[in-house]
Amino acid sequence: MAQKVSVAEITKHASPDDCWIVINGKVYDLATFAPEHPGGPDMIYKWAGKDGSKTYNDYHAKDLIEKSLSDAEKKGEFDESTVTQTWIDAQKAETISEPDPNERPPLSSLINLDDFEQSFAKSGSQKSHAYISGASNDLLTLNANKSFWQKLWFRPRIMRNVSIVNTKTTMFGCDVVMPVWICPMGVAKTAGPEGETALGAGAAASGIIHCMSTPASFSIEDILASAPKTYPFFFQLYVDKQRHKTEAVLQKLETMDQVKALFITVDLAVVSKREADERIRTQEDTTSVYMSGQKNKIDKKGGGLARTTGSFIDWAFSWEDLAWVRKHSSLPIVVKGIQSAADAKMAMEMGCQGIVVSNHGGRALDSAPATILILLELRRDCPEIFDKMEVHIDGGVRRGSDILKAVCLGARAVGVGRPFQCSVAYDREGVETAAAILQDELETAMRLCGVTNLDQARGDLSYLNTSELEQYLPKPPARSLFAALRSRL
Ligand code: HEM
Ligand SMILES: Cc1cc2nc3c(=O)[nH]c(=O)nc-3n(C[C@H](O)[C@H](O)[C@H](O)COP(=O)(O)O)c2cc1C
Repeated sequence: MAQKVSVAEITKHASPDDCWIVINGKVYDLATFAPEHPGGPDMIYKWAGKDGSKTYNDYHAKDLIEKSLSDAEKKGEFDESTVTQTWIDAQKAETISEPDPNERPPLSSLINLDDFEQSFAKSGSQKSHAYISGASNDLLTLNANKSFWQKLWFRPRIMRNVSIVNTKTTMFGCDVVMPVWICPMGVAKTAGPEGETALGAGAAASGIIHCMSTPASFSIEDILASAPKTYPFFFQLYVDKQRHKTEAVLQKLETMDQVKALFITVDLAVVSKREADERIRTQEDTTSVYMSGQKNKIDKKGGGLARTTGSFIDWAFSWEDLAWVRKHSSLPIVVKGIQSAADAKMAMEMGCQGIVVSNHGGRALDSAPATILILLELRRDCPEIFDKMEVHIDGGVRRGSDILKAVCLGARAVGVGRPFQCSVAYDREGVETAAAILQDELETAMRLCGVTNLDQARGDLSYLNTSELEQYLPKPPARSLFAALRSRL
């Protein structure tokens, strides 16, 4: 890449069909790649014929572009000596608000997981905050996830010598210090420059596991390298409409000993409407033009990133396709996004090694049930599945006591999402602090409940009072109104 490329040359290639961009002092031809960009083509077209380094670096690891493009797409080095005032004026920064680090409270002042989200609301960019905190439509499921944990009450036992409590357990054969994994969340660089490497390093230092996401901001190799060489990770898979791409990912994972389980996300066949995300985009620079004079392609629905970024997900993916996944992967298969007893049983019958009861943190179907309700439904309608495979849960888990409640209902472990993503604003130290808070809260809840180790409490409903939640459960299949009506016909 020794050849120098001038400003005059670059500005000639400023349209979607002929799209050269400067990234970190190098010039790339992104015309072929842009339509396949997981962040949507508009993110790229916006910088056609310009310097897109700032936006690129906000979301991606420096070497990602070099690794992703062919030699033919690498056009040369940017010739700084040809810079003109017109070029400088054209490099207008994005209009989204910037984080204000002065607004960020010191890490030592954060004492629970909500504090991490609130800190990010103050100090993260508006756009990143909308993306991370956002959920579907009216946020019904988002809010229910959290508030329904609060409708499940303990029945503590006393005088049981709780001087020593043990929170250790295993997940898919991996030893962990507590039953917690960090949820897969796309583009963690939106929260802080270390992105998923902070999550990986923080998880390893805390003795828990990070499940990395398909649309991560760093490469799989970089994320694995953030932890000691033998430290375990999980991998979350979105199946691509172009199946050969997924096959290539699965093949790569086969060579990576650190990856111990494959979480296939199935609750997002289409990306839902995330209104905060859509609104931020429409408020943004909607009139920005390419050098060629074309308008930006924000459509009438708004400009939601989540919607464009998820367009590669294969909505035809179905139960039969698990056999295809099995053919290409020897990892334990975990179906993430189970929302009913019927589908939990299906996963068990298909021979899956695990499930995650999840509604994508309220980011998929709005009005989908709170996850704790689904876990209770599984306990009531298909208790046998807990012996046949690992049952995990995520969505609104914010307290150590929530973890204990999940375990008492039979869960192997819980996933925690947004608070960990927000903790990345404090780099890996933030992730470790969030994990330490959970660990401390879990130990306290166990002691006060009279539980000294998790195996003793797992699946033991005697520690819980579920009556407040039971009114929200669907009626068992045989007793439902429709079943009764049908039986009369
Ligand atoms: C050629 C190498 C590139 C690769 C492999 C790549 C990959 C990705 C991936 C995997 C995502 C995450 C999608 C998701 O949220 O689900 C993403 C998002 C994004 N990318 Fe890229 N990208 C590349 C180049 C670029 C360039 C050149 C720019 C801009 C100049 C850019 C800007 C963005 C933005 C703004 C997002 C959206 C982040 C969000 O969801 O908030 N990318 N990209
Ligand atoms: C910013 C963000 C990005 C996410 N990206 C993904 C993803 O790429 N893959 C996935 O399976 N789930 C994704 N999720 C869902 C999480 O894995 C998890 O199910 C959810 O966040 C749990 O709820 P909680 O945030 O209330 O803890 C994402 C969630 C958030 C908040």
